[in-house]
Amino acid sequence: MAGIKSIGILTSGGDAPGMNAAIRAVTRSAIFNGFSVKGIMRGYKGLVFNEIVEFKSQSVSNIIQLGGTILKTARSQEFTTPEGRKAAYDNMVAAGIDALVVIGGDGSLTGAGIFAEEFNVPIVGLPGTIDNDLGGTDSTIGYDTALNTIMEAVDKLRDTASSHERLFFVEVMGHTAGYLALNSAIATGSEAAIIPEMETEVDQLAELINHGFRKSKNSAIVIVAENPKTGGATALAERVKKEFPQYDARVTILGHIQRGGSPTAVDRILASRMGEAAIEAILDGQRNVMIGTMNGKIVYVPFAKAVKHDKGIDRGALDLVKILSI
Ligand SMILES: Nc1ncnc2c1ncn2[C@@H]1O[C@H](COP(=O)(O)OP(=O)(O)O)[C@@H](O)[C@H]1O
Ligand SMILES: O=P(O)(O)OC[C@H]1O[C@](O)(COP(=O)(O)O)[C@@H](O)[C@@H]1O
Ligand SMILES: [Mg+2]
Repeated sequence: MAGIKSIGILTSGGDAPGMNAAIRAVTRSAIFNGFSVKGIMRGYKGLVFNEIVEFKSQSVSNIIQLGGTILKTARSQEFTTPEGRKAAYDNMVAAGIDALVVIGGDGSLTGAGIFAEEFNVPIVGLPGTIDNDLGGTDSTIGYDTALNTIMEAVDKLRDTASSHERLFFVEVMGHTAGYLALNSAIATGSEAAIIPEMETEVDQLAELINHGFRKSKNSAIVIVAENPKTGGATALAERVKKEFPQYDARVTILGHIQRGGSPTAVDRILASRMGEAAIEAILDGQRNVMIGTMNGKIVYVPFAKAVKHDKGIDRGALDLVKILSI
């Protein structure tokens, strides 16, 4: 796009495997197309506090296979204030940055939308979060790797669950979304997934125990999406102790292990395609859109739609867990 010479890139919010592959793709595609690139450290914090470094092609060598983010990431309270964003804008202008590529989750893209509007800054977003909780894209960068990490962990827990004939509640991340829980339940042959999207509709634990939980089986794994409102897996296990004492229940909270590790091929490819598409979008005059993929094709998603995460939950997938665990 005319007038854009220098592109700033940052990662923000929770780290996700594949962010480095995305940084690499954005940097190399930008340089390939004649832009200069600036790396902004620690997400919006680095814009507010002026931590900006020159990026060359070699700056992103040998990182495609690494989890985390070489740009570091942070959650910046300062950027949520008008004064913080003004400081960010001033630093950006002083560094000669004309457009931004923001790699992050719903919070980061909400911030990007506000910043873009306030200061008329062209921004392209990339969905970087293990939670898959962004609208307009089939998958986010990091989601596949996290699913695989959960799958490996649950496969191990299955040994103990079946040997000791226990009921395991395995808590996975997801913020307020149940994608990780639901799809890891399918991948591990778990007996149920308890997800926030269904919380107001049914008592998922009672349903599981009374109807779904196999009478013929004496061990089970239930994947529970984290849920600060209800207390997640810990609260469910407490309920079992009181209401269904015949079951020997245990809780495993997988925690931040789900965010780390080398990205899968799926995430590396997704990040590479999306990173290149971000530069194509800038060249095409697009602004304030997130790059998504729908049915394998790159799409541009306005920030407002992306952060709504209105993809909904796939009822068919919930049914599948039930059908396959009889
Ligand atoms: N409403 C907002 N206004 C301005 N900045 C925001 C807003 N929401 C989030 N941000 C910025 O984005 C950062 C990352 O958001 P967060 O929700 O923590 O992570 P994620 O992007 O992974 O969802 C926040 O620390 C903040 O700096
Ligand atoms: O690492 P923290 O700050 O405890 O945050 C935990 C949250 O971050 C996540 O791992 C990732 O969420 P984001 O990608 O939106 O930051 C959530 O699943 C979880 O709720
Ligand atoms: Mg988020």
